[in-house]
Amino acid sequence: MDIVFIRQLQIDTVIGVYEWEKTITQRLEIDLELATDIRQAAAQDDIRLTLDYAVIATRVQQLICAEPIELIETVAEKIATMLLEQFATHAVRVRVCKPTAVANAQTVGVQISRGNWA
Ligand SMILES: Nc1nc2c(c(=O)[nH]1)N=C([C@H](O)[C@@H](O)CO)CN2
Repeated sequence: MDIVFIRQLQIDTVIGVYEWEKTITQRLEIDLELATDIRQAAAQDDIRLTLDYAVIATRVQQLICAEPIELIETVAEKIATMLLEQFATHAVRVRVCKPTAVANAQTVGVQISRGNWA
């Protein structure tokens, strides 16, 4: 199985549980992995036969910035659902980090795996 991935996609958005967080933007850093098969795209050197990471990044940005969200868990699930519905992949991993959330921690976050990785 092959993977198209994005590392440390940085998105500034309204995210958080507390009232003070609803009036500011904070940075999320997102890692994505999408299961795929790159062989046809490579053989024909054709972007139309693979998962376009630029398109994926734009779609994720639009999804997460569309409305305020409280939990990074919600962010992860929304992204995973959208990727499985809108792109030619049967399994995804999504990691969402909120690097400014906890003092003295480099970052905090959640990671989920959805779909069939078998
Ligand atoms: N598991 C989670 N814990 C916490 C979250 C979250 O989204 N998932 N969010 C917060 C606050 O918004 C925090 O980031 C403010 O600094 C606390 N814990």
